[in-house]
Amino acid sequence: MAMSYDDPHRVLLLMRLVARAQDDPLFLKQMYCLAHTQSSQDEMEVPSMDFLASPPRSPSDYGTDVHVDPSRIMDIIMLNSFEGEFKDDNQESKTWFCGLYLIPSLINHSCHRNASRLIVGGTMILHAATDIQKGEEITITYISTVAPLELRHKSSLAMKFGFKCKCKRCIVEDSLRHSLSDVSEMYCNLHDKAFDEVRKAISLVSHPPTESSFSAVAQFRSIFDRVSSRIRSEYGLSEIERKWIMAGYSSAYLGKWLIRGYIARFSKKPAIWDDTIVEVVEALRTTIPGLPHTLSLITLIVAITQRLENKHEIGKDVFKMGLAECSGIYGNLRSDVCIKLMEKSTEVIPFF
Ligand SMILES: C[S@@+](CC[C@H](N)C(=O)[O-])C[C@H]1O[C@@H](n2cnc3c(N)ncnc32)[C@H](O)[C@@H]1O
Repeated sequence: MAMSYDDPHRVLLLMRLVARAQDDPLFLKQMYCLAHTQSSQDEMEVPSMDFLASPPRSPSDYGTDVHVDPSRIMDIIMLNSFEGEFKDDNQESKTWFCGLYLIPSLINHSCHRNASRLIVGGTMILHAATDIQKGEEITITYISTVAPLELRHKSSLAMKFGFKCKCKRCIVEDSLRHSLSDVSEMYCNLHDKAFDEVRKAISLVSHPPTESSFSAVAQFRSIFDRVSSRIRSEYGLSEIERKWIMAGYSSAYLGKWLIRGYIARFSKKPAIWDDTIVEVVEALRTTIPGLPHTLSLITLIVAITQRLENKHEIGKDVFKMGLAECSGIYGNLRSDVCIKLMEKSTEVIPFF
């Protein structure tokens, strides 16, 4: 299992947690409620919810039978910690963080999540990314789920968490494994190469390359066309299931879309348009609601449609999607705030 126990951020977190646990037996007991062995959800013991009890109990109620075990705490970190990057206040440098958040650690992963999370200082804010029915399980994503099943399982979930995801989306994609096996293999093989080409193009700001220099991106794009035509002819798939699959392969489509836009921008050609982009955005919104990446795309579409006379109506509809997406990401419903956030969101795609 490729799990890095010697990652310096995790080691630092381990030292902090051990120190806190030595001083605070209640915290230790709470932390020991979290998963620490790699097993599938079905094999897991349901954890005690004692630590959610109100009013809070005193540490003596928890007994003295628990001992600080650094190796168990490291296993807890491996399965439950959240990691990421945040920008400093001056927005110039990025800092990597790794933290343990007790209650969010009890939330399972789904490749079709319904909640998103935002970390502000030492606090994690969890909010609904879409409408959630009473009694419905709240889920988040542990990994990027803008990828087909094979890539999600091979590269991230199994490697980092050691379980095979059994969410609704994975079950549907698993049932199509045979009919999509050639394209998913091609996707896994081309993924890094195509991303490198896009990254390289973005760094060549003063001298943008031509479309012909993106051979991997072009092959990657053909995967999306093949998948789209196969899922159209696959009877028995519901609308939402088609969107799940399309969202998984969406990077194969987006690479070329972005490169075309990039070249058009530098050569001062008229803005490009391709109707499929709206379908791709809808697929992403349905499958992974509250995804900042989708917000950037929406903002780009709005910007492009503003430069195209006959596409204004599309721009307005997509703009409404952007406002909805903002509330799913940031939990803020004020449209003036959302507009500012949408404008900022294109920073992840620097050339627009
Ligand atoms: C952070 S914990 C989540 C809470 C955990 N289910 C519990 O009861 O404590 C992560 C572990 O939950 C299980 N898990 C989470 N999402 C899953 C999913 N979609 N399919 C199967 N197992 C899952 C795996 O065992 C994983 O290592």
